[in-house]
Amino acid sequence: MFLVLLGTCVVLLLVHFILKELRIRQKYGHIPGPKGLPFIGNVHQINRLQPWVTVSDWGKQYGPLMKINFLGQVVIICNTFDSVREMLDTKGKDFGGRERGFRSTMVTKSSGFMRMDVQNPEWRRTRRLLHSSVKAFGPGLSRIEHYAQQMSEEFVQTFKMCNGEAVDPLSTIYDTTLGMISLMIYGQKLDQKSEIFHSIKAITDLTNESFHVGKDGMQLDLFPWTRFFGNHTYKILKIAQDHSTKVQNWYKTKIVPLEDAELDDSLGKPYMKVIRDYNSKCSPEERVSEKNMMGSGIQASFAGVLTTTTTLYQLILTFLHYPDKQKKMMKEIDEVIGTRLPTLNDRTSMPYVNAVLNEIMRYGSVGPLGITHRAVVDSDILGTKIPKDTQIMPNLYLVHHDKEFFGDPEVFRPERYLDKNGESLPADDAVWKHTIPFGMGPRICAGMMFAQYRLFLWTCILYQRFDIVADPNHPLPPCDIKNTELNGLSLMCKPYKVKFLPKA
Ligand code: HEM
Repeated sequence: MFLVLLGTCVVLLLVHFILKELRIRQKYGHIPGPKGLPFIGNVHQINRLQPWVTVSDWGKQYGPLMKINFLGQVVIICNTFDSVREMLDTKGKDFGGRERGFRSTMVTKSSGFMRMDVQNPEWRRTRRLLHSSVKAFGPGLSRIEHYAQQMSEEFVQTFKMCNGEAVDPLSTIYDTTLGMISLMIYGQKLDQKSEIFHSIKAITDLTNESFHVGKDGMQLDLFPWTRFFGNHTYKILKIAQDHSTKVQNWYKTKIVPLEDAELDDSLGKPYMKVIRDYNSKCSPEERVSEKNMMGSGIQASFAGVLTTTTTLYQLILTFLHYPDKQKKMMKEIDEVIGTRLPTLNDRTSMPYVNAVLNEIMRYGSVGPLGITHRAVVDSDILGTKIPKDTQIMPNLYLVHHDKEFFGDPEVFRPERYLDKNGESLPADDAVWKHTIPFGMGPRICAGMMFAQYRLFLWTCILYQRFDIVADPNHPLPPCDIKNTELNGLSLMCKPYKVKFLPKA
């Protein structure tokens, strides 16, 4: 009897996989891609720590559009600037959905704007409200400037206290970045030792870990029943959910009464308060639900912490490998800012710092494959049909490392954004258009300006206050992207230790 049952299960499974295989051929047979094995597809061929390297090697071979099969889940990758632009920008609405995997459903509890499709009016609302909270114009500029200056004191003090000992700056940068995002979202400067700071950090870390290609998250998406058999990703996402509930309760019981009573609005409002004020004025149908409000806050925090942290962490390491570029930047900081605090107005007279920040985002490409989108209608890219509900990704790494366009993409060379007089190239120059670390089109990063401005101020303050030097006892890892690894959703260079020597 047992053998009959087992045999029936095996046959049913085989039929299931064969039908799936036939469906894939029917839907995606016209799109090229690497040959994989029956049923498992290409999953065994992908470098788990550097998936973008494998994907990009294939991309060079298969051209603008290719398919990859992960255990029966097909993902289309756009490998050239033209196909990426069509996916994200010109046909951004057709491809403006998000994937609906088990993991992302768990992470988002089906709420928040990162989860919603572009057609959803609540997506538009929550994004617009986020913009008005982290806006980079008018009073919004002063708000970013004020908080970035205030928070920079945290890392300045921490590095000073190291007394010239070599340290790994990662956790200091991370905590400062998280602290500032919390200020922008909840209006509170959190004590780094507090339980709530720990919870927000845990949500970020665990969510990020759940997307690690080397772990068992993909199995959870494809076979959700594995959660009953000890799936590790499921366990950590449950813990992240508990932390989300804690953040939600903290916000309701501790922050809302404070906001209602005494929150200082002179610099503009934190994101949560912007949504609450909006809700209090609009009709019930137009309100942002509480679930979406909390989800959007947590997602903005998640999206803004890792990307900014890894960019700054990568920049410090890269400069030590390119000391002449570091020297050039410090000279500009010295000449334009001197010892006063930098302001955002300084950006216009600091073309080299701006070039450095764009170059590190191109060179480091922290989100090499962006965030997965989903086709919300039947559409096409460069004439190739893409059926509705297809998952699709932009290969930002390959766009940023296109040899034909950049010439020497593996070299860190901020000068590529400058003319022969050292001034920024005009805004319509092709080199700017090909630098798209924040994506493009309707789903472009919602915190782009905020991220750029904060990175500008922190880079200036860091190199104005410190000589950052290598320590012979701690040899530096290489800084090139081929030596970085995907840490969840973003790239992270190998750990290193450096000395922060305060300037006189
Ligand atoms: C160096 C810093 C950053 C980089 C490189 C970066 C990059 C990106 C990229 C590539 C996307 C995906 C766009 C797409 O789906 O096509 C994205 C989305 C997003 N980013 Fe950023 N980001 C950065 C900082 C931030 C910050 C500081 C915030 C928060 C204020 C933020 C909030 C978001 C949000 C909310 C989304 C999702 C938008 C949506 O789904 O509609 N990001 N980011």
